[in-house]
Parts: sequence; C-alpha cells; structure tokens
Amino acid sequence: MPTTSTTSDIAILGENQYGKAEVRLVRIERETPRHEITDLNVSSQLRGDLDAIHTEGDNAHCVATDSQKNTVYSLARDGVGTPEEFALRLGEHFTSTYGWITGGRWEIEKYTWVRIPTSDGEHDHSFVRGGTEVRTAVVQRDGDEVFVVAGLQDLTVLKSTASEFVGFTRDSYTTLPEATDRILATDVKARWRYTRTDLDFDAVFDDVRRIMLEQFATQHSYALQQTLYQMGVAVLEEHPEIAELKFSMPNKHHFLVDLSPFGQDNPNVVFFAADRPYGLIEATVQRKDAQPEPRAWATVTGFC
Ligand SMILES: O=c1[nH]c(=O)c2[nH]c(=O)[nH]c2[nH]1
Repeated sequence: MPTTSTTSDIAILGENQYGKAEVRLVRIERETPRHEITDLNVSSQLRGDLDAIHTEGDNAHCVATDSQKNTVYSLARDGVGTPEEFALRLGEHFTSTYGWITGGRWEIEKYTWVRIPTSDGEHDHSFVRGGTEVRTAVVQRDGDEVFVVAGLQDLTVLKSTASEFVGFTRDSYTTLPEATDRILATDVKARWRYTRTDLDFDAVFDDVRRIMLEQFATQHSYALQQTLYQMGVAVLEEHPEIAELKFSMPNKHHFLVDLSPFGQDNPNVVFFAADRPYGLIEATVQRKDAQPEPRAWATVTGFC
C-alpha cells in the first residue's frame, strides 16, 4: 500500500462508481434438442466505500472489474432468466457478498434471435438475428432501495399516412410547408420505471411493446410529440405497475421529391429519406401521483 496519501487541500472525491462495461454473454439452453439462446450485453457498476481506492491507492475494497466480469459468467452458469431478473441477481450478489458495496447499477441489453424457418418448420438450433431492436434492463440499488427500469431501443416504425403537421409557428425563419398527409417514421427509444420487482418481466415487456406499436399504428398523428405522449398514456392506463416512461424519438424526415424538372408530378409517392439532421423529440410521461425517485431514475436514461 502506498505510504503517501493523494488527498488534497482543495479537492474531495465526489460520486463515483466503477465496473466492467459490456460483458458479452451468450447462453445456450441445451436440455432438449430444441435449444434456447440468450444473447446479452451486461454492464456492472459498483458503488460504496470506495474512497481509499481513489484517494490512497489502497485497493483492499476494489472488487476488480475483471472479477465483476467473471461473476457475470459464473452466475449465468445455471440460467439467467429475464434481463431484469439477472440484473437483480447481480445486484443482490455484489451487495450481499462485499460489506462495503452498498449499491450499484447493472444494465443489460438483450439481442433478439429467432429460429430459422425451414421446410420442416422452425429450426431447433439455428437462429437469425431478429432485426436491430434491443431490449434493455437497468437495476439500481442504493442500500435497500432497489428499482428496475425496462426499455427498448431501435424499434423502427413508419406510417405512410394518418400523420399531419400543421398549425406550427410561422415567422421569417419558417420555410417548412404544412403537411396534411406525410410519412411519420422514428426509432422508438423508451425506458419505463417499475414500482415493483416481483413482476413477470417478459410478459409486461411484450405487452408494453404491443401497446406502443398499436398506438403508433392506429392513432392519427398531429405531431410526433403527440404520438409519443399517446403511447406513454396508453401504457400507463394498462400497467399500474409502471410509474413513468421516458422516450427519445428521432423524427426521421421523408421529404417529397420535386419531380417537376422531369415534367412529372409527385402525388405523395416518391420521397427522399434524409438521415440528418433529424428532429429529436424527448419527453417523460408520468402517472399524476407518481412519487419521484431520487437521482437514480434521472441517471438511468441519459436523456430528458
Ligand atoms: O412532428 C413534428 N414535430 C415537430 O416539432 C416538427 N418540426 C418539424 O420541422 N417537423 C416536425 N414534426
């Protein structure tokens, strides 16, 4: 242990956490010939009495990030369950094993694989990646306080009508024409905070996703902001175990191409799909009586 302290007359250590980010874990269930695959990206961050590691160079309380990575694999040996359950287990493990670890943050991304369809039906052990959509789970612990945030991102959706954008502020900076029939497209990124930890996380996730998609599809849109809000309200109406949702949704513009130089009209059929710049619409949709969570919720999403 170093003999000199690196404490300072002018500085103190503020909030801190550390761990292993993006531990890639693939687990195969092979109890029967019909295998199951779980493909995860796990990040573990520990918090607690870690000051001396920073200020003294004393690593006695340092659960090495390498050990955290090993723990992820070891706990996966006998099954992972849902991402939320696995993150809860990791949190329980670290806080109960090391007395000075009082909390942390465990984040999991789950990638989708679907069975390859063959002439004999869905294949038992061959899979194809199910698009770009990612399911996410975050567990944060602070002492006995545990909370779970589920989510999804890169859920790309488009509706080719039933979307308009009119009535917006017009001034000397406005060039955008009003649109009464436009394409609406976005990559839904959403996080939602549960008020309980004893849930069927897979079932709730599937239903939240279903509700969001159904709202996007069936509700006439007056702006992406309004569509976002409707999606959130519909989820809160059907899921009392959810306190609030946060959304971050790019407005993926599709501009009508001017075909007049070619002597053609364009009856709303040929579009330029711009990739940037894009509108970025972000909002939280809250239950009226939701108790605001401490800093943890704000730090979960990185947006809004
Ligand atoms: O749904 C929209 N919301 C906006 O705020 C906006 N701004 C813009 O230029 N197009 C759109 N579309």
